[in-house]
Amino acid sequence: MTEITLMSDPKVAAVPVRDCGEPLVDVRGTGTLLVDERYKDPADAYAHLREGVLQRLLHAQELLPDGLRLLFVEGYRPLSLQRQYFEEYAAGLAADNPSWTPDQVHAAASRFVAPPDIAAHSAGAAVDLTLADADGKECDLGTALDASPEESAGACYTDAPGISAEGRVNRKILGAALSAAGLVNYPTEWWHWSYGDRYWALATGAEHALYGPWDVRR
Ligand SMILES: C[C@@H](N)C(=O)N[C@H](C)C(=O)O
Ligand SMILES: [Zn+2]
Repeated sequence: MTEITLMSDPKVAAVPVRDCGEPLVDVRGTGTLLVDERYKDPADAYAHLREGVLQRLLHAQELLPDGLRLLFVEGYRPLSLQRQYFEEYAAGLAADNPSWTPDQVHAAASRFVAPPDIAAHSAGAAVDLTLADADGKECDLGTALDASPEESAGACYTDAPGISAEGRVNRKILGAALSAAGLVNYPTEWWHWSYGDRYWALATGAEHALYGPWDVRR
């Protein structure tokens, strides 16, 4: 198994960002993506992505076998919410593991929530998504989307052993389409994919990220 680079790795934060200024767009405007409302917020921030990320998602959907569609769950996440998620999860880990140093807590937290300074969701560059069948029913991907490493006993890791055969096949199908469309997976979360952010740049060898933190009031 290849070693996983966590988002807390200083190599990620060291990637320069040259934001191309592309706007956030509402993914519901295309009419072709299934959009789940479990993370709906008053401003509908969750349904937004940078234009180039959305175009790649639509391309990935075309690459899926007949009868399968992407089920979009969460895109843009304001920085304040990212910070809240990170701090809450890190506080829980620290409480459950009193012998850990702050650095250990930070690294462990980054398996499941990105440190706010490098967060791809807050750049409109990341998407949490899964597969649905022709009736729009969510497919088995081996764990619930957003099951933490603790809740899933590690089965949320994309290459985790011991998940259902159907979940394994569906993870492969999802991964093949999204990778072919140019997105990169975070290997600790089968549902998290990004394009143009720092993690993507490090994984693909790009000289810089295309998208940095984005303020919706721009
Ligand atoms: C919290 C989870 N849904 C998620 O999005 N995790 C990634 C790593 C993130 O926060 O960017
Ligand atoms: Zn995500």
